Amino acid sequence: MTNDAWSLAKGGIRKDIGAHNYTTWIEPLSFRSMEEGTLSLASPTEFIGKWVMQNFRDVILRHVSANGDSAARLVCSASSHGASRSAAPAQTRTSDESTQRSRAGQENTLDKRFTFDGFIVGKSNELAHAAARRVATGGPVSFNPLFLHGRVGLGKTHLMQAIAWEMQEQNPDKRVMYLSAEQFMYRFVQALREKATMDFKHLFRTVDVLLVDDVQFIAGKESTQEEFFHTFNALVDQGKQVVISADRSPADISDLEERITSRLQSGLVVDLHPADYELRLGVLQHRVDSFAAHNPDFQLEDGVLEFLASRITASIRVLEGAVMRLFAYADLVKQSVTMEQTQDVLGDLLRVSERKLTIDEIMKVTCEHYSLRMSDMTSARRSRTVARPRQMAMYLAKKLTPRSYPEIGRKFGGRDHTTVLYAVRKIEELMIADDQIAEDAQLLQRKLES
Ligand SMILES: Nc1ncnc2c1ncn2[C@@H]1O[C@H](COP(=O)(O)OP(=O)(O)OP(=O)(O)O)[C@@H](O)[C@H]1O
Repeated sequence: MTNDAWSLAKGGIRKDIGAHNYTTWIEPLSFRSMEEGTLSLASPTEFIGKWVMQNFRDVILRHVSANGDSAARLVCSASSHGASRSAAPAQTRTSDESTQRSRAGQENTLDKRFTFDGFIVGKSNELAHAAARRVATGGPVSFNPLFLHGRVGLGKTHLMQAIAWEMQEQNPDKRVMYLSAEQFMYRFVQALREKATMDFKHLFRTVDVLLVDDVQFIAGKESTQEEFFHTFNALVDQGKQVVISADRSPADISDLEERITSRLQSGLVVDLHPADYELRLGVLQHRVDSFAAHNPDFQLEDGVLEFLASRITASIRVLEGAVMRLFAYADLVKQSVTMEQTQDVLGDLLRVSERKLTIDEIMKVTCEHYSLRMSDMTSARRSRTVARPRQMAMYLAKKLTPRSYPEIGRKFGGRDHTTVLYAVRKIEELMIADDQIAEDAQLLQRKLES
């Protein structure tokens, strides 16, 4: 393989992981060598190298192999290390960190980061967390299966793997198997091809705990569904714990046979809701603390985390991607990261996440909060009980929408832009001097952004 072949592979990687991830993580890498199935890449820092190994190893190897080079292993470490010296430690580290051999003789791909310790609990996931904890104790099976569902990137895989880690730690004799529904299907198809279905059945029906991630994948795949159903029944009938996850509830997975849907519903079905502001902030804080523990010079300007938690609401995965990008930046520039730099580094993500909040919505929520009528926002009344909330709404409109001072003025009953400017300054001043105003502003902002 040559540098040109690496450039070719990069095109495919970019398509798969998206432009943002590509620019942050792949673009800074350079080709070092390709020897005996090991692709060696140089990264500008250890942090970037490690993150690439953890998150993009498979996609890199797949694209390099698709272009004719058979790449089985990846080494990605900081440029200052010699390729041959760094090869061994990086590979050892990866296999130590993210994979392990289970007692069932299967190679489980459990991510070391996905433990209960690293899982932040909030209102939106507390029930799922409690159920997962209960299952992980390995006591008498009280609900079977445990079915976790929720939209992408909200922690289903994390919780499933946390159960698997905990069970293996607490009960080393139990045979715990975690895999995705897709892997289940590939193994089944492979067993069919190799005429080894008896081995397949034996392997899956003798585990003590089976965790199958993303089960919606097998919808519509008839023979895999059939096999899954038999495996599932055999385990449940023996009183063995089964844990399933999907991006929807069992009833919402179309193309799933009725009898499977009803069995999936027969245990405990728990929903992971989108993360609220506090949970998003908690996850960010946790990530920052872990990063800072290894990078004592790392500093973030006050308010950056709160800003990210309020602006990036899509999923915890997107939030995590954003903060990791900040770390990569901090690691390169070796200085504390300011709010301005954050907006610069994460500009594309922030633009995508921008909610189209309207001034009308801001007026409405402000009126509800202060028990006023919408007409008070545009009226000429100047009494403080009306004027202050109106100023608050103007302040929020300036802060949370891209509207200019004159545009905001027009919406508030045709007022001059200097009136809006005055209102914004006034509220900013009061927020320092008056706790009640500061509290109102925060509460309203949260309400509008949730
Ligand atoms: N409550 C949480 N605390 C800490 N990290 C979390 C939490 N929820 C999610 N994450 C992190 O967000 C990322 C995405 O989570 P995960 O892969 O578990 O999502 P998922 O729901 O399985 O998504 P998908 O449906 O796409 O597979 C992971 O890195 C995970 O560690």
